[in-house]
Amino acid sequence: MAPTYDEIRRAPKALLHDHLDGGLRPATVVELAAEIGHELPATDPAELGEWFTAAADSGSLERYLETFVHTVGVMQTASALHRVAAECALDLAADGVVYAEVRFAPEQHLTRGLTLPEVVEAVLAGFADGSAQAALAGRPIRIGTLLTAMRHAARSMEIAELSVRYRDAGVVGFDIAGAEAGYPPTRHLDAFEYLQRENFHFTIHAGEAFGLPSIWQAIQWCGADRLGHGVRIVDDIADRSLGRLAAYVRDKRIPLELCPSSNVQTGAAASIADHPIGLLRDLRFRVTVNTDNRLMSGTSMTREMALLVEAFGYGWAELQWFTVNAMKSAFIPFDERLALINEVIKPAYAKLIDRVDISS
Ligand SMILES: O=c1[nH]cnc2c1ncn2[C@H]1C[C@H](O)[C@@H](CO)O1
Ligand SMILES: [Zn+2]
Repeated sequence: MAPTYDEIRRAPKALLHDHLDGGLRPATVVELAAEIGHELPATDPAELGEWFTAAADSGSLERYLETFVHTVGVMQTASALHRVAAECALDLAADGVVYAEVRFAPEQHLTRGLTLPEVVEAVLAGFADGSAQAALAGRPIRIGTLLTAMRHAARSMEIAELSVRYRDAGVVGFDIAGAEAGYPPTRHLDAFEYLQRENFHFTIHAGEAFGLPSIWQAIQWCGADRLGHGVRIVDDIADRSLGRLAAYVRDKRIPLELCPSSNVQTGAAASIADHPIGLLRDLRFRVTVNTDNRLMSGTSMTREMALLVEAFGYGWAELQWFTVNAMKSAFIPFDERLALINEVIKPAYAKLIDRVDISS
């Protein structure tokens, strides 16, 4: 008996790669845009949602990223950032996510006069509010914030320092994102070296729209703890035989933040069934499943897992493995990760696995 959509929604899930500005509710985009006079391609929420998924279905990361002008554009005040963050916490919790790391780029939210600290504080307060409301509704969720620097820009050191400044207030890591080709991770080496000296954590978007050199730099030059996507590591695997870089990534248990639907939209994979996640799981890489941008992909953690169940025939054991992998790879302290694994995730999946065994 394959896990059903509704069962997957109720099972606890952990999410490491989700963009705050890629997960707004369409109705919220419409309302916030009306408040500030931002022009949208559609003003009916359902139509706007469809516009986002269709426009993001472009086969190129660069064109996919163009759609963010309409989300970032309406996230320029403290109240808008607070609302979007609170709704993000509520939506993830309603989807059964018990732990999430949500990222955004503070430097993109300054056009109406906010300062970088004001941006971060508004988002942290929104996550706190949304999480508190979710807990009251019986859906507890823990959210860690990642601050992203845009790889084409030149503010990574400033954003790295901002991340460290807010490390005890909810910021658990750092990232770089944006167009990959032409903007190698080593452009930001000073920021990564600073973060290492500060004993801080970071992931790097690498191996999504560009291949092995990007992954190699992210790990061997910059010292990334995890790979955002990293899906092109398959370019170093032939007939299940691993090249030096792929072997290093697997041996060191470097987590891959795989985002199946997003990869199909940007052309990194031809379809879900063709997505390298099947091979990478078989070869026991530290694979995690993620949403990337729920609005642009019209997706959720439940939907990503359901798509994998459908395409690869996965059952509860595999879904638990992805979830525990994500929790093991999270940037919060070890004891807190262990508590979520042992007290929340494993007991819930044990019941689901038992039930399937009895009925089959
Ligand atoms: O999948 C992605 N690859 C590279 N950059 C991305 C991806 N998804 C979102 N972004 C960019 C666009 C957002 O404005 C920014 C910060 O969340 O990160
Ligand atoms: Zn991403």
